Amino acid sequence: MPVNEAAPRVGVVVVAAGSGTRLGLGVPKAFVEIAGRSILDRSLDAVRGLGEPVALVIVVPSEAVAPTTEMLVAAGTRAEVVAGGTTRQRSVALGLAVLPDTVETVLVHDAARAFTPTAVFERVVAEVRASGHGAIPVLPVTDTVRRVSERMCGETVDRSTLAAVQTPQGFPRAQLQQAYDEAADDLTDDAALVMAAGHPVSTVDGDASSFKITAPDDLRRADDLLRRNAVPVPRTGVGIDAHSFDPEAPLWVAGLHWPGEPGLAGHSDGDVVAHAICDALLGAAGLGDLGSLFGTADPALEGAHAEVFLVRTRAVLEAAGFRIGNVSVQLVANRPRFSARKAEADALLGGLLGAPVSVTATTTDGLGFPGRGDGATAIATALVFAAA
Ligand SMILES: Nc1ccn([C@@H]2O[C@H](COP(=O)(O)OP(=O)(O)OP(=O)(O)O)[C@@H](O)[C@H]2O)c(=O)n1
Ligand SMILES: C[C@](O)(CO)[C@H](O)COP(=O)(O)O
Repeated sequence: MPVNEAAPRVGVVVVAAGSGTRLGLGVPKAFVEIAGRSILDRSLDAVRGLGEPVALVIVVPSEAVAPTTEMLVAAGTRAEVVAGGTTRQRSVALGLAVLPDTVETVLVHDAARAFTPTAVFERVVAEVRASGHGAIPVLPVTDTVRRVSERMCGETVDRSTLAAVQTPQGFPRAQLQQAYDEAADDLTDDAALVMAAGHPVSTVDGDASSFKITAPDDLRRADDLLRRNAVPVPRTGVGIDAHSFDPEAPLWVAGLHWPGEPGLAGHSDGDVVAHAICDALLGAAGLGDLGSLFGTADPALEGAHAEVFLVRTRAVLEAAGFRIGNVSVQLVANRPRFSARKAEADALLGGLLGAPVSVTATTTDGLGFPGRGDGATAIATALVFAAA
């Protein structure tokens, strides 16, 4: 990871020293965990994603300097960790003070904006370099905005001239340092200080996921965002089944009845295609196999067709939190001549599983038991998705 490699020209100061009063959890906000990772650690993902080497400085409450340093070592993230001050502005100043001399462009970022995409950092750096002055990410204001005083409405403010301001805020280093050296008041963001020092600041597009985690509702929003972006974990399985021919039995293969064809022997209807599919699905999910879940001891399964096994298998998977991706299955047999009914079989089995199923068929050039016409076999693969 290219954080803090030799001679970085970009410095990133992540401020994480706030107390989180409005969140009200009794711990500094940056150390509150969301789905097992702290807000601070999550906020660093955007920096970790940058292609260019950066000098990373993280500003935390003084008692958190040592544990944060340990956390970063464990995560393989190189950074300077320093203690913050009593206001955001003081914390930024303390971070700026330890940036290496090679840094020309500085980005200041709130750890509380834990889900800011890397692209926003890149937009800000590009704009600072192109313009030679500061740049901040903003979003348009979508509500009507009105002045209020003692709960009484005043004038409506023209929202087309307003923007909601986010971080990272980027500046040529010399302009930001001058602004902090000359700061007279405690202002709420870095752009305000730089403008007070006489420098222009332009805007780039912000991002809705850059919202600042401030109040308890924002934690719920963070959970929702993570759930929406969760990547399901794919798992594959394989299943095989074989039955001998029984000329007295009706033939059921791939959920279809094949009149006039010799049938397959078995406790159920001997449908090798359906049984191989069930084993592939159950194997993919790690939930056992057909024999152990739907054994011959169950009288309801005597003579049962594909529908019974597939619907039950799907229910077992769904109850365990799995979703079926797709199934591919091949029948290996001299008979029946399958291709004319492939589309019918795919549609029937796919409907039962609620997922695409593709059935193909082949012979073995006279080799082995399928080639001799003693029986039929089928082999299936399945893809299932576990909840992330
Ligand atoms: N003395 C401070 C105050 C704030 N911050 C940081 O500045 C960012 C924006 O501040 P805010 O969201 O207001 O955080 P808190 O000050 O922690 O929140 P609160 O006002 O609810 O206590 C946060 O990443 C916060 O950690 C900081 O580094 N040092
Ligand atoms: C810097 C900032 O995140 C830009 O919106 C914001 O000003 C921080 O304000 P806070 O008062 O520290 O929450």
